[in-house]
Amino acid sequence: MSRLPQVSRLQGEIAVPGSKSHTIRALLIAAMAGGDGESVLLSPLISHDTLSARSMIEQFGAVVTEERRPAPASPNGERQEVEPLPDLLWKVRGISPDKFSIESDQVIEIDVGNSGTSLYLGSAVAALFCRPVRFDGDASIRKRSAKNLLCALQDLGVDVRSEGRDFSCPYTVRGPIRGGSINLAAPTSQYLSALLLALPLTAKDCHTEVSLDLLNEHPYVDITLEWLKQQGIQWQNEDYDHYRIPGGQRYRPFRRLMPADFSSATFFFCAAAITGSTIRLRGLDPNDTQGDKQTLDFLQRMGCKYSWFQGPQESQESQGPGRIERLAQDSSCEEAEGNYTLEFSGPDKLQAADLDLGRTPDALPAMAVACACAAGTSKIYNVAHARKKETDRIRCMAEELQTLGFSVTENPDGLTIRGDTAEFLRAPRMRVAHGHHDHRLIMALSLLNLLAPKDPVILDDTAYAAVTFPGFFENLAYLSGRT
Ligand SMILES: O=C(O)C1=C[C@@H](OP(=O)(O)O)[C@@H](O)[C@H](O)C1
Ligand SMILES: C=C(OP(=O)(O)O)C(=O)O
Repeated sequence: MSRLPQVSRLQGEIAVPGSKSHTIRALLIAAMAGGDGESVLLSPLISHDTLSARSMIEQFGAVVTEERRPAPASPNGERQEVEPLPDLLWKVRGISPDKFSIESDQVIEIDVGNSGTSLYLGSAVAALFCRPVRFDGDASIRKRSAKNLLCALQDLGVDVRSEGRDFSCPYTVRGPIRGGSINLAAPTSQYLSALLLALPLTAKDCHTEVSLDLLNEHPYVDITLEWLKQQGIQWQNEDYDHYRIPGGQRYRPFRRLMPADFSSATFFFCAAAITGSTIRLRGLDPNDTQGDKQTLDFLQRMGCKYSWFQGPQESQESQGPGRIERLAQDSSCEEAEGNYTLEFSGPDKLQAADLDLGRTPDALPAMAVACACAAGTSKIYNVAHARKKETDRIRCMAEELQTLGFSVTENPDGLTIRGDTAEFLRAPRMRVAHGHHDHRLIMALSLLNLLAPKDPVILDDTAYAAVTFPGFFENLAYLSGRT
């Protein structure tokens, strides 16, 4: 257990790490783009989840090397050193195409750790191999069923053996995946993203029709479709619920900057919102497909303000620790289009709101904390799928906030939260909260320490923040003026 940073006002500028969703898709596409040069991922997210995805594609046969990106040029033309965390790039030499068709009984073993995205997206890619690929992960992954995805793969000719309960890990898939016509119930959009990524590589004469029964999180599908478009992959869709994907296509090596992660940035938006502070965040791209940029609109409805600037807004000295210097600061380079800074301000008094989180399930923990600190009663709704993540995030957030003195009701599809910090602030007892080994719960609950400088929440499992955001606590401490 560790004590977390505590303050009441934030200020300064930090860089937000790369997007998890983009980095994992980039790794898989780069792996499938074998035989034709190498791909370059600039500023990938380097966290437990993306390292799991990286080691998965290495097990598949891709070769990944890491390099430090050159520091941006200073105004007088000298290269500047970037400390303490250098910005990195990953070079990926993909799997040579003939490797997919080698028949073998030798099992490829994959450990996805805590990463659902690696598991689901990777399972469909694994089904392109004519040899068994066995997936396993940590205790949380073992509780997350892959049933509808695995049944869809079976319908497309893949041999599936599950050792877990209800098609959860460990399980083994053995391709090759063929074309066909399937109905997919997609309680998670990741099942659809998985098929969309793998099906273009089925044999030339294959053609797959996918009809959807259920889909909540369109933005994640948009991220996948945008990658396919950039790759020149052909598909047809009618709205979000029917897709036709011809086989016999190929991915090509690419070079691309990974935009920063709006889901990670949401913790800092909420931190500024509950403390009435103004902060600046670099690396986010307002034109990116990530759905979690909608959290800006949620918080605007609650009284926050934000504006976008192009280019860095602060001098080198006042930038945060754990920063990731993006080459975009060098306006001569090709990645300069990602060069935005967001200024975000919380109001004196945050107001309650009713929020439909259907498209942004990952934002639930942070938004629940913001609602708990807002005047009035808020409702977070249409997000029952948040129960099927690393934890049942609706139940866990309700329980933890209640224990800390907030008035929260758990609903089947969300939470009703009476925004009142009085009990929390009055509590004379030592505040203890549990992170349930869930990175987003941990980062969200830690924000409450910004309100209780003298009596901080003691939170366990804080190391889990590194699942998607290594350096989270250092950045929070920096903005709090504690480093
Ligand atoms: O495709 C993706 O990159 C993701 C999809 C979402 O999952 P669901 O579709 O299950 O909501 C999200 O929770 C996850 O963190 C990342
Ligand atoms: C649900 C999440 O991730 P995943 O599904 O990749 O485990 C998350 O990052 O909040």
